Amino acid sequence: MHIKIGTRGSKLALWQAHYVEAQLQKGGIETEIVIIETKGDKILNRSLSKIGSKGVFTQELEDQLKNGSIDIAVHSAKDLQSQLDEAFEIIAYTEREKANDVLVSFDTNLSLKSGEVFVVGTSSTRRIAVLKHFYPHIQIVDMRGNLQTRLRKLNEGHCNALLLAYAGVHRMEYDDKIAEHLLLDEFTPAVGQGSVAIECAVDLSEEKKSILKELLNDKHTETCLRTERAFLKRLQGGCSIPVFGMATLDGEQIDITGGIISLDGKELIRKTQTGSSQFPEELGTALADELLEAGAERILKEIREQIPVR
Ligand SMILES: NCc1[nH]cc(CCC(=O)O)c1CC(=O)O
Repeated sequence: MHIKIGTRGSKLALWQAHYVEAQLQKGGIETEIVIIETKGDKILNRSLSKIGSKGVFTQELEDQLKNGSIDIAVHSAKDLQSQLDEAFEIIAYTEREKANDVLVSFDTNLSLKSGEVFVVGTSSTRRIAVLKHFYPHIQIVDMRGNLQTRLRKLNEGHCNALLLAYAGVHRMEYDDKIAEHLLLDEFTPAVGQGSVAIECAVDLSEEKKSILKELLNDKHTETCLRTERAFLKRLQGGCSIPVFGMATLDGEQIDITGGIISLDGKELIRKTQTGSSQFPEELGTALADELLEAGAERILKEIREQIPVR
């Protein structure tokens, strides 16, 4: 069997594609990697929340899935919108890396907790709002681009540190620049952070689908991510909305903590629910409903008025 793997061309995306490729090859599958440029890769001079359309990192990959020029598209799970078009499905989630955020700097003595004033580069609305909430003394500069670009800007002195996902930093082998691992209770990760999602067209052959599932899917991660993604879907949070959520699985029990924070960091709602691993979607949806009733509805509305509709 031969599988064509579609991916973006950034170093992190290629790491993910090669990781998937290695697992397929171990299973005796022939592979080919096809690099596809997306709108999110092309438009670098505007913040993501202002590009203002769904799937900035996924649209072009889905076009190629649809016309059959690739069999699967490899994504960072957190970049994949919670509501897929009905022509597509997620066939596998790879085993999740540690999901926390980290502070990255050439000065590894830096700490958010020290009270020292310094400049942090990030463009994530979630990270900006959480910084404002817990660490109001920190100055923030908007910083987009792939990891290498951000590291270069850090090196050039645009900021003193970056706030990034541990998973990406580790995969790019920048571990020696990690100044601090941030607390999951404060910087609860974005839904899906740390896992790689494999998307295919629903009409891909059943033969290919079953092999892909067998070789790539991590059951444990799948249960957690299905919970998180149902949560995100109910809140209709795109990647520019500061919604966060993380599920863990212990035996048959799922715990999910999720919430929302206003863009200025002033209002933070965060809740936890527990449920059975038999019903991940129900649990994620129930947590979202609890949040909506507790004020998330109003916060979301205010955020949507401040950020272009997605
Ligand atoms: N939005 C960009 C993006 N998509 C996935 C990762 C990191 C790796 C991952 O979560 O799988 C990153 C960079 C970051 O947030 O630091």
